Amino acid sequence: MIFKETNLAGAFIIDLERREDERGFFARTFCQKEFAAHGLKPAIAQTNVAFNRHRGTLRGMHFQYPPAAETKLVRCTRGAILDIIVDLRPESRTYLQHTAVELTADNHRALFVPERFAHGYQVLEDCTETSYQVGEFYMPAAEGGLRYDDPRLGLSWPLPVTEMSAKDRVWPLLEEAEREVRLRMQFGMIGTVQGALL
Ligand SMILES: Cc1cn([C@H]2C[C@H](O)[C@@H](COP(=O)(O)OP(=O)(O)O[C@H]3O[C@@H](C)C(=O)[C@@H](O)[C@H]3O)O2)c(=O)[nH]c1=O
Repeated sequence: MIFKETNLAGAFIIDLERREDERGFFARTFCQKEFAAHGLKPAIAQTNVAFNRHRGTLRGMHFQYPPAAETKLVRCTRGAILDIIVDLRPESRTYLQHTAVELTADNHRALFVPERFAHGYQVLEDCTETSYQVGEFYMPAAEGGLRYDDPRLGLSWPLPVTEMSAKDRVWPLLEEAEREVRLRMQFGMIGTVQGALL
């Protein structure tokens, strides 16, 4: 795998190192040792798939608060998406900055999202499927979100939004939620342990 750190510390674009032959190619998509060597937490609690019927569909911006904060390793296995992540680590010098990466079935690119980031994506082609490994179990009580069109985040999406969940329409604006987000995203108070609320 080829690891390239983005402008946000700890967030990596991961490209395949293809071994080509007459049949096509072979490539590793995950390796505990390689991830750990790049300082990335290699835990996998769940692997999820999401299918999106329509171009323009938007999912996000989602996160789980510590101690259930998740890492995510996101890829697009059919079609194409624009994936955006926002740094919500209050101590980070890139707090509230974002990065956008196009993930497609053809480019086989993956994005590693560290804990305490908001994550979302817009679907660029009909019938697009995403697949992602998550480092922590799904805990609805720890779930949080921000609006995809929050002016403080300044995210640009390439297409008009066609479909979005009812939940995603009503996430608070950062203006209302920042105090809680900053407080609950603080580093070091409580560790993350898979499945256990400490
Ligand atoms: C995320 C998730 C959802 N669910 C359930 C809740 C609900 O009934 C249904 C659909 O959930 P959602 O509407 O939250 O699905 P979705 O909007 O696709 O949520 C996902 O969005 C992207 C952007 C992410 O970053 C993911 O971590 C996740 O939050 O599936 C689970 O059972 N396990 C899970 O891990």
